[in-house]
Amino acid sequence: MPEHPIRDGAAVFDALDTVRILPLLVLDDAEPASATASALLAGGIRCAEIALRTEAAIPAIAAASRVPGFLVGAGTVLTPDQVDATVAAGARFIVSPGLDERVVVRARDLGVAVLPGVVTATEVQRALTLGLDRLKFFPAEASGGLAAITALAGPFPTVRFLPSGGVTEANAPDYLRSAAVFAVSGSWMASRDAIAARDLSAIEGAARRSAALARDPR
Ligand SMILES: O=C(O)C(=O)C[C@H](O)[C@H](O)COP(=O)(O)O
Repeated sequence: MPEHPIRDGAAVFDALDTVRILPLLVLDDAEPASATASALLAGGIRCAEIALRTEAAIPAIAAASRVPGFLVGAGTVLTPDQVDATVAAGARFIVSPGLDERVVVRARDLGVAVLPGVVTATEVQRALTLGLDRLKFFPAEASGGLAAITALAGPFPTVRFLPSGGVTEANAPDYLRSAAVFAVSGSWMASRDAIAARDLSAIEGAARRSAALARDPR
């Protein structure tokens, strides 16, 4: 387990620019973490964010980070200490529901990519001031969805968004057709229940369908 981070801050963006899907995983138990990562990989998705919403998150990040070819990040990261703990466990990028400058600075200090959540023009401006132009748009559906992203893209043409929150297999293509969206994120490919039930064939199938629609979001 690396005590210090791999300095590859762009790796997640390389992966997301290709696959355009970021699964969000919530695990109640770390045991299915590597099998879940392998199922996503088999379905064509090579990265995921494990949310720090359960006790199992850190050991799950450690387990998923050992799956060859899989890029694991930490989600729901709210504090600099959580950046330290998740990066030490193997997280190679950091995702937050909102924008906290301390989290951004710590992730940057450790050389890992950071994707803070924004909704408003004010938050986008704060992110730009911090030198960030790839931002999560959360909670996407509850905050105006694609119409809100399109409106923000007017004054902020250099910013690209990762909508998350209410994104599904049904509405993902709409988001993915937007030039202002670099990828979409959500839990629909590997739900908490599917992971807990070790329903690996369902996870692999949903990953395969989602990867296909991201390649050709008509
Ligand atoms: O807590 C975080 O850091 C998050 O990243 C929030 C998640 O992106 C959304 O909660 C996913 O929403 P659903 O796909 O609707 O389940």
